[in-house]
Amino acid sequence: MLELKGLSKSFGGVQAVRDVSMRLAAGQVHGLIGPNGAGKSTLVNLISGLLSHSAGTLTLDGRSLDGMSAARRAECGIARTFQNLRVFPALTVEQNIDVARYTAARAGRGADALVAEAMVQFDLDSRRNSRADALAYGQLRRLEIVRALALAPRVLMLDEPAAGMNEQETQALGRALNWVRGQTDCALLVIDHDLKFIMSLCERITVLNMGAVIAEGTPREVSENRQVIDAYLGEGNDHAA
Ligand SMILES: Nc1ncnc2c1ncn2[C@@H]1O[C@H](COP(=O)(O)OP(=O)(O)OP(=O)(O)O)[C@@H](O)[C@H]1O
Repeated sequence: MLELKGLSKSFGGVQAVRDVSMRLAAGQVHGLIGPNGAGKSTLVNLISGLLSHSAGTLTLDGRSLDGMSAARRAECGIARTFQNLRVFPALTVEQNIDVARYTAARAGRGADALVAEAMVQFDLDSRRNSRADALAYGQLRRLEIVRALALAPRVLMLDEPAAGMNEQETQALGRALNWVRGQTDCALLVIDHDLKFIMSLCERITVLNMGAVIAEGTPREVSENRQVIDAYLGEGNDHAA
């Protein structure tokens, strides 16, 4: 459904994304991993339209997204969360979610039933009237995900959703994301450095290094790939097997 062909992006002399081709399929959870500076967040910014690519093409269900603004892509159902949280601090949980509801409604879509249940699954139900700036860090991360779900997304990209979470919170997040997988047919793209989390959640994984794809496959295939071990996993990594 979402297809990237030969996508590239340079910042001055730094080629952050090089000739990346990949497909995100409906109903599939796809992991994106790689060392710091590999180009993961830049790729998400290119897909969501915060950055424009310097070469390549991007299509959603065969329709070109090239040159389309980030706002228009959101209306088309491309949703994302940010590595550095971007909620509206002075708005309540419910009001933050309403912002996305409004965008979805403008595009003739809605996800009210999904969001109502997501509030429970992501353990935010009791905080719906709290201002975002009163929430704990893990709750803010979960709010970003529920807000993205309110877009009724076709593609949902999560940039380091488990960052800063303890193991218990990470496990709860994994369960909630598995619930999302069962409820929607959106394509999920998940970036994270917690390999245990990624390997257990994702059906397919793409590995970036220095802006380029060095491997793509099942968690087992990528964890056994020599180039991936050399560039990222290292020998004796607990999550490699
Ligand atoms: N706005 C920008 N201007 C200049 N260089 C940038 C910009 N954004 C990213 N870069 C560079 O592009 C490269 C890829 O960065 P990016 O943030 O996409 O990597 P990443 O894989 O998400 O890293 P991390 O795991 O640390 O978040 C890096 O060399 C980074 O310094």
